[in-house]
Amino acid sequence: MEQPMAIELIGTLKQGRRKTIGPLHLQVPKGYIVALVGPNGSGKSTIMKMIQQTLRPDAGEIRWFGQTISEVMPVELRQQIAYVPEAPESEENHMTAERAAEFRSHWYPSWDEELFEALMDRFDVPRKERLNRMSKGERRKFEIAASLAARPKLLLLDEPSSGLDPFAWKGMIDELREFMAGEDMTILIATHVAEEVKRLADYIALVHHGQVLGMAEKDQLFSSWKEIWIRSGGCSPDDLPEGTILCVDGPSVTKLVVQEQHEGQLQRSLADKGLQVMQTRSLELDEILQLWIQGHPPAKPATEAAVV
Ligand SMILES: Nc1ncnc2c1ncn2[C@@H]1O[C@H](COP(=O)(O)OP(=O)(O)OP(=O)(O)O)[C@@H](O)[C@H]1O
Repeated sequence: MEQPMAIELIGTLKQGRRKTIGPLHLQVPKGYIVALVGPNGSGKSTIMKMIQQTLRPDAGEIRWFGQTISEVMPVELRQQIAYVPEAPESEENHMTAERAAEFRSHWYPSWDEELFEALMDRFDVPRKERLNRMSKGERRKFEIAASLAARPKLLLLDEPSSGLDPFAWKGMIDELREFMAGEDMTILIATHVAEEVKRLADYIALVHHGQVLGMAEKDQLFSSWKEIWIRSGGCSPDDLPEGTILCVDGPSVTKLVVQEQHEGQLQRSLADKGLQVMQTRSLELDEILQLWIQGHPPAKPATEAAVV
């Protein structure tokens, strides 16, 4: 059976003055957390805004839960989506947290006041403070609490941890995991925080220069490459086995980076040459993304659930 999608971008394009974002192709499977990662200015926020319809694409298509919309998004659909933008919207600036929550409770039929109160307590957000007088972190915590209390089917989070202290950050991670325990919840999160990706994401989509380069399942992504250190001078870039893409010769060690499925082959080839492996490690997220941007995507799994 085909996997249902919460969001589909099909050749979606926004033409800016300086940059074009798109044509974008992305599928966000229902019931999962997809992390949008990529360098500054690559288009992550623009993707979020187009999904939220605060920004209209100039070309292409967006499908929300399989639905295409020709004009304005119907209220019933909008009420299923909550959005925490990178910078808070100004309309509620002069409201207290309490008043803004009341305003939102009328908008979202599934608003959960009990959850909102519990989150405000947990995050220690002042209820009677006007939103524009709150600290950056307090405002962020209010936005996260209110977005979760709306109990949306789709939650769009644009760099949600920006400004959060480590306790609030941990609280947010716990709450988002709790949120996902519900049925059919989907989160699209734009983030630069590797730990957030590790703890939350099911899939990771890489955005670069206004394109989605691809999407990979998290565990598969994190185990896609291995770095192997051997003593210098022991290998030449010309005789490296398949899947070995780098050979950095330092004064005393040579680092090889190899696709996980070819690691055994590389190890055997090194052993045949009498070369001893000094150290092996998995690559960090930033290193994996850098390789991907350089044209070395993670290897695809034998069976793909939802990869672009
Ligand atoms: N309304 C718009 N129409 C067209 N282009 C826009 C619009 N808003 C922003 N852009 C451009 O799109 C590019 C991508 O910006 P965007 O904010 O989406 O990047 P980002 O990946 O979220 O970056 P960051 O990681 O720094 O938050 C920028 O060069 C920006 O100038």
